[in-house]
Amino acid sequence: MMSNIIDGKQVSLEIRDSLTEEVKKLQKQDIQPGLAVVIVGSDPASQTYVRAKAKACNNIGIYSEVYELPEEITEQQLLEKIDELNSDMRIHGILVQLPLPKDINEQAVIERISADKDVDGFHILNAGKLLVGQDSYLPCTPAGCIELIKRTGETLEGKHVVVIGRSNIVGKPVALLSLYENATVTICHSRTQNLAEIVKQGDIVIAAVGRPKMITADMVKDGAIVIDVGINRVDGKLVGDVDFEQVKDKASFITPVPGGVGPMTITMLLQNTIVACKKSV
Ligand SMILES: Nc1nc2c(c(=O)[nH]1)N[C@@H](CN(C=O)c1ccc(C(=O)N[C@@H](CCC(=O)O)C(=O)O)cc1)CN2
Repeated sequence: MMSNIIDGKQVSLEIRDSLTEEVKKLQKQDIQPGLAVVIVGSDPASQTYVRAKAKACNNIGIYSEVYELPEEITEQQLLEKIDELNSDMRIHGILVQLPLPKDINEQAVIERISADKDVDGFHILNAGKLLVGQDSYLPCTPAGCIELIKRTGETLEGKHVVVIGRSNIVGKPVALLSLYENATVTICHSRTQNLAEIVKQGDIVIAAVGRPKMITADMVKDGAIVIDVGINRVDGKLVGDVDFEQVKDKASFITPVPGGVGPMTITMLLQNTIVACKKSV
């Protein structure tokens, strides 16, 4: 089967065009959405993502502030910065770029962000709302995966979605979002037995494990939709969790890395920031 390659950059551009229009409408009412991005330390990949977020905001008219804090900052100092942003009226969305240095308690930092400004959707209140099916900020990467699947024209309803990975920021929420689309969901992880057999049952396979090229062609059913969330650097090159070259000939649709899910993560962040702004007025 020849697969269609899902162009995450193109889909992102289309969504960002409509978000630009929404921002223009808000600006006509003298309202401007604002996002604060906090980064601790100098991890080059994190710096790239933060710069991309600020640029994306700027391109569609969202006001943004980036706080680059030193690696040695204490957890208390970071919490104080978040308190400041929580009470800043210009700021509707706050995100702390992950991962944080080992000595800082990531969960404590996330919980300090006001749930109303938690545009990453990582706060326990938003995660809990998602679990019980209440309206909440959806985590950006999982929301991006679902959007990309829907834009293939295929429905998730009744399909068997196999998620590989059980992280709080991708695996678990993308499984829940698939469930809300009436899919039948299986979550696989490092202790799963007969992984290949289970993945092969997936009409839709979402790989979010962080292991380069782990999903090979023999593991994928003919005609499956394959969504690759992996961003692994191998010999200076970005590689997904899926062996793209092999699997592309079996899948009906497949996301590449780069240019698949990644750009959607930032687009969904922009969308959440606009929602946060609208909720605040
Ligand atoms: N606070 C958060 N931290 C992290 C998140 C997050 O959603 N919130 N996700 C990832 C990193 N991330 C956004 O922060 C992110 C990763 C990748 C991309 C992306 O566009 N990737 C490109 C390739 C870019 C490159 O060359 O490195 C692609 O896949 O095409 C955007 C955002 C962890 N931390």
